[in-house]
Amino acid sequence: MAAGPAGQVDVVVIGMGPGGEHVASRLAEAGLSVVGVDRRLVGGECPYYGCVPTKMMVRAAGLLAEAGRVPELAGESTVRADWSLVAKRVREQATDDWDDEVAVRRFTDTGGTFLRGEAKLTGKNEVVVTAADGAEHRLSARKGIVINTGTEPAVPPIPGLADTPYWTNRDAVQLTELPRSLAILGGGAIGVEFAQVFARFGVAVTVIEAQPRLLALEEPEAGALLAEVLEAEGLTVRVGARAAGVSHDGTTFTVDLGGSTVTAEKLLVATGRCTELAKLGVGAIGIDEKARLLEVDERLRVADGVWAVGDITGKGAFTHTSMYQADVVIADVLGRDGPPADYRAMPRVTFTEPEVGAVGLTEAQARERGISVRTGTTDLASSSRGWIHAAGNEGLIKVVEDADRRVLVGATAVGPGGGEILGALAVAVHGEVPVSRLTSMIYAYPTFHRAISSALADLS
Ligand SMILES: Cc1cc2nc3c(=O)[nH]c(=O)nc-3n(C[C@H](O)[C@H](O)[C@H](O)COP(=O)(O)OP(=O)(O)OC[C@H]3O[C@@H](n4cnc5c(N)ncnc54)[C@H](O)[C@@H]3O)c2cc1C
Ligand SMILES: NC(=O)c1ccc[n+]([C@@H]2O[C@H](COP(=O)([O-])OP(=O)(O)OC[C@H]3O[C@@H](n4cnc5c(N)ncnc54)[C@H](O)[C@@H]3O)[C@@H](O)[C@H]2O)c1
Repeated sequence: MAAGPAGQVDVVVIGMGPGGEHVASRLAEAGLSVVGVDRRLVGGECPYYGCVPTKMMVRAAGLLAEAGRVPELAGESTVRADWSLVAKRVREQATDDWDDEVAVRRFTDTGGTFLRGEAKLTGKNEVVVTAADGAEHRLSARKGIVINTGTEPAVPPIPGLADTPYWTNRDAVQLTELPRSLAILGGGAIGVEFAQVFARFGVAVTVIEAQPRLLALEEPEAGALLAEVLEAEGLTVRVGARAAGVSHDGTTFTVDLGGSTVTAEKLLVATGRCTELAKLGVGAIGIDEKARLLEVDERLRVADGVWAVGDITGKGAFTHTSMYQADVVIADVLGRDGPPADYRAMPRVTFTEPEVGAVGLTEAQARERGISVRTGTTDLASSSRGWIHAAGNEGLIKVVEDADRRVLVGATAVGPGGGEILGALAVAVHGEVPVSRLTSMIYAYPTFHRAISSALADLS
């Protein structure tokens, strides 16, 4: 291997998620000797168990829903859902049957060296990689180490749960046959995306969310509207419901909500993510092993010669965060000038229908920061385009203004193409475009994004 007998290299990248692979590949292309390490699959959670397979599922489920609207607007339709097509596409196109041969080659073709195994920090700039067969590789990194170890599904300590055959996202993306009924613990992004997909394929789905609303971190209006649409589609949504116990009798799960129960054939746990910093050996570089996340500065530095990117930095558990941070790290390692990391206009999109797009601060977050806030909201269904669109037109746009600076600090777009409408709002927040300029621009008629002007007109 390129690391040589002494295991001396320029850079070791631990974890080849989206950001880690990007850093490792670009640094190798720049001529550095780079070893990328992953204990699972090169590419990380996103292509194999996250974004890509789930968005293929969302696309298929969306087609079913749209076909179901034909009788209301265009004639007759008869649709027979067939999950095997989705499972086949996920297996063959998204994940290569959960095989990363192509991804490994994509990296090694840049000149990097790949090691499959569990990496552990053993000292400043030192890493030990243990392969599945127990073989150990000791590496020493002259320039530094980049940590991109991501997250694992978090399983809450609910009495009984650990002894049941519950699923996480990693099981759910590999399904070849669907259950008759499914309970989902957690109404965050993972929970609601899977919930709508499976329900549209005929599964009786119950979402159990401990917080008072779905997508608890987003604007309350977004979670409330989403719950309304899901319930109208036949799902059961239990918000403010904390599981007191879970049991499985061999065929059925029972979730005890303290006063009522939910039963289902299968249970999907989607209650957030956790990190494994102690296992990674961060104590060896002076970091508290009980920490949940790695504190990073604006260049993603954790310590001298150590950088981190991705979910583990706690700046937004999204592929685009990981890739964005990777570019900052690449510049820093190569000693190039570049802007520091800036998360003011962090976009996020939950791919339900209605799609929930948001950027920057919510109203509550802006108020917590002491910003003098004005908000404006508009109903997308009653916009010209929403009214024309009819079936499936539920949505809203909400903007959050810093009233002193007269710029938007956050915005939410829920509805058909909510994540695409978000593009314009993200530019406004990122570019700190004065609201007076946004209100004087021309919005094409009849688009969904034209409703942004109504939300701005509502600012008060
Ligand atoms: C169901 C689901 C849907 C999602 N949908 C979206 C979406 O639509 N859009 C979006 O932007 N984001 C989405 N995400 C989030 C997205 O997958 C992550 O934010 C993204 O993968 C970036 O993570 P990361 O770069 O931190 O690393 P990860 O992708 O988590 O990869 C980390 C890698 O590190 C490896 N590793 C960990 N510890 C070690 C070790 N000690 N030694 C060696 N290797 C190690 C792991 O094997 C893994 O390959 C979704 C996530 C899930 C679960
Ligand atoms: N479209 C996307 O970009 C996308 C899609 C999926 C996931 N992701 C990323 O993955 C991360 C993890 O997703 P997630 O949905 O697992 O986490 P999350 O933190 O977004 O949501 C988890 C939810 O589970 C609830 N919960 C926790 N314990 C519970 C309990 N015991 N009973 C009932 N509810 C409980 C929480 O209140 C929370 O609302 C997200 O933060 C997101 O960044 C992104």
